Amino acid sequence: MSYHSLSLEEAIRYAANLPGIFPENADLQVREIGDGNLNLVFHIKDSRSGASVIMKQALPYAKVVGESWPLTLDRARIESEALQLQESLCPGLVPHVYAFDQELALTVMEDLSDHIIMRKGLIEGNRYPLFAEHVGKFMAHTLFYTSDLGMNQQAKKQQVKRFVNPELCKITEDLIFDDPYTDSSNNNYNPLIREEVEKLWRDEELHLEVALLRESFLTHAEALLHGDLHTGSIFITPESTKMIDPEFAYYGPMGFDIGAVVANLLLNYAGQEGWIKDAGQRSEFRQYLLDTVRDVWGHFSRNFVQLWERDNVDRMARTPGYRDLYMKKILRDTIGFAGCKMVRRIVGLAHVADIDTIADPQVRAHAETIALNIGKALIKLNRKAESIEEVIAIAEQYAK
Ligand SMILES: Nc1ncnc2c1ncn2[C@@H]1O[C@H](COP(=O)(O)OP(=O)(O)O)[C@@H](O)[C@H]1O
Ligand SMILES: CSC[C@H]1O[C@H](OP(=O)(O)O)[C@H](O)[C@@H]1O
Repeated sequence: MSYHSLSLEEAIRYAANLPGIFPENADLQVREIGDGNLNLVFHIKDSRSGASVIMKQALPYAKVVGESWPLTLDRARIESEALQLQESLCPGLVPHVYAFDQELALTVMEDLSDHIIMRKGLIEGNRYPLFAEHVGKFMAHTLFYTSDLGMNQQAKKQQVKRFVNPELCKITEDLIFDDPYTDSSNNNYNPLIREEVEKLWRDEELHLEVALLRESFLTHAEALLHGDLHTGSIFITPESTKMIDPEFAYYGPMGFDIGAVVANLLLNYAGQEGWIKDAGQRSEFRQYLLDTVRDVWGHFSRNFVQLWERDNVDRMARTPGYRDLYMKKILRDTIGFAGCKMVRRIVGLAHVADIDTIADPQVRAHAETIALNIGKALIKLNRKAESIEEVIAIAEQYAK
């Protein structure tokens, strides 16, 4: 079938013909449930057996903007190949891919509707005691085993080729590392924080750090990243965590993924201004979020060091002192990228519900200012950082 976006009826017909998923007498029901910025997502369920699948189809443009923003369909291939590779490295932490149709840019995958999108869960005030362990393991395994430390270096170069993703990287380069720092027409911010935004545009010390982080994003092919690991790309329950939506996957600096997780926990932290009215309860939930930031780094770094000791393929990487310097660099990148990812969600095109759905514009402006201040401070800290505790101290300082 040549490419066109599927209608609901076509999605049902397509699903009915998938081998080994639905019984012959299936009574298939379909809903389009895509709430992201880019793609169609069909949920298809057999009302008789209860069996279900997700079919995700890329559109040839960015859904959030419309047909005026064309976008490659190859991102669907990248997403399905990244999911399959991640599953081989981290079974149980991503949805299983049943099939991929290159012509239709369509991935058929495991239905995770018994999970909740983590961003929604955090806004509802839920806690996820296993999250840090799961995401820390996911990042350590996917980043280590796709890097020059954990795989043959010639094979890695071939893998870099498979995951060249220029159009999606360009979105990141513009929306995260450029637009927020100038008066760009792509920007989108609450008029009540205009003064803060103008300060950001004038802050040359900050711009220098962002330029260095951008350079790292552009040039450091360290490992295969998820590329957009925010809490809207994580399905969760108290027992289970699944990373979805790696269409921004490419070879880049490891700290970009870890920074995305940290940033999105801190965006929720800032957003609590609008969610929990009782000061004591708010500070308790915020403490939980900061503990989670600490634990995410802790689980990631412990897992990564363990893999380094056990499965390193590079003789030179056993040089005394090298591992500690490498870990410090990942920490510093994590902090810098976390800052950039916070700033972009306040000033740039695409925002987050943790803050945007705060109804009162004054309270929202307060939450936005907290997020912006934390983001700026993290960017300025990045190259000097020694410990994740400095991130926690900055978050506490600006939420007072
Ligand atoms: N495997 C899945 N199981 C259940 N729901 C899913 C699954 N994948 C995506 N969804 C739903 O579709 C929404 C959009 O999916 P996502 O992959 O984030 O799309 P986009 O790339 O457009 O952001 C998710 O927020 C979730 O509600
Ligand atoms: C024009 S794309 C904006 C934004 O959307 C992506 O997120 P998602 O697909 O998860 O909704 C990504 O973060 C992009 O930067």
